[in-house]
Amino acid sequence: MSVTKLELRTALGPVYRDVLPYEPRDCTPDEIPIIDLEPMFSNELSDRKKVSSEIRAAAINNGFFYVKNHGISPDTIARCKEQVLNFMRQPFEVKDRIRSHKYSKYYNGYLGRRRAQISPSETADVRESFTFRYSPELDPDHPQDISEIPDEIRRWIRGEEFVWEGTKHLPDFKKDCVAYWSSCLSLARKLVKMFALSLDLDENYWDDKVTYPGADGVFNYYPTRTQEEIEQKFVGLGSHTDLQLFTLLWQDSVRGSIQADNIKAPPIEGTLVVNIGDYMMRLCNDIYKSTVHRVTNESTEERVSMPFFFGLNFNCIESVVPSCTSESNPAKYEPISCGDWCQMRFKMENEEFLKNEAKRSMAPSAVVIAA
Ligand SMILES: O=C(O)CCC(=O)C(=O)O
Ligand SMILES: [Fe+2]
Repeated sequence: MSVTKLELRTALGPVYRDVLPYEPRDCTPDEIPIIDLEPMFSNELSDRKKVSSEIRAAAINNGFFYVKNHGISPDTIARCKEQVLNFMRQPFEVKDRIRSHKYSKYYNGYLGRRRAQISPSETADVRESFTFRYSPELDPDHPQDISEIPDEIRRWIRGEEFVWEGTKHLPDFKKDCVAYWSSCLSLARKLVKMFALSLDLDENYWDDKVTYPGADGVFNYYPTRTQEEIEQKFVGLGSHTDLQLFTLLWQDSVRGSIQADNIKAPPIEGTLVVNIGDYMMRLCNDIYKSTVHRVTNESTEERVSMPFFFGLNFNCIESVVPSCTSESNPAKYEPISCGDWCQMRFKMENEEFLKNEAKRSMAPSAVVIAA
């Protein structure tokens, strides 16, 4: 079968992935399984190993799976989603008071409609987003003031206060957003142990590397597309892979779900989607897959999704894990820190967008010729 070649960004320049050309269809349980996390909370190692072996199979196969019994309360999710709508339904000029391009050093804050383009081979993204990144004082497992953080780690802390300052007028906004984010962070710290087990590593292999981790809370809002955007085939969020170890994703029950390659992962009540990121793929010597995915809202309703991107402490320089190499299959990658890995790609994506925007504004139709 012929395939479509897709250009994707990575921290080290473009890579090309083959994507099957057929129209997307819903996944089967073999392709994207539902993994029950109940045994992850058990004291029996054999129970936890059951979860880790299911994770291994899914991570090797498509790099996507659902989790149920994950422990995040439906109430926490519902409140957070409500706050996303409260924020996003405000006038553009209010949202722009925390505009990422203007106020953020580290890609926090608000990105407006068509103000970013994640895929160089597709359109700008119709998606709007709100991002906040790890701050030690919000950590549910060991809250700390930033001044208590060792220097070499402190310079990698990416949280910024302006996102909360600029949303103070929305009652309980910070509280409800942080409650969801905190639940994701605690869950991710448990899941990373399952990932370690799944790779025949000690369950605690990464524990001291997720004390001040990559933990980006992003709220995506996909308005319905305009007629013009539909005709010009605008994407909600273009084809990309996620960056860090893995992503936890809550998605709305609106048509136009996330598509992994050309398989749709439709929303399933009570579950989150988990998918592998590029940094994990690299640490696993490519055994686990960070699968290309994209989203377009094809419904007549607005769509919300709430991904949480989880990685190692940004100062940790990690090599390919020993259990994924052998004499005949040596490490394919040099050690790199999770922070550098993320920073390089964010920077590239952002600079490219702003450069292209500058070019567009200098396009002939916009040039005023002196009379
Ligand atoms: O909206 C979704 O379902 C997925 C979002 C996503 O892939 C991302 O934010 O990286
Ligand atoms: Fe993604």
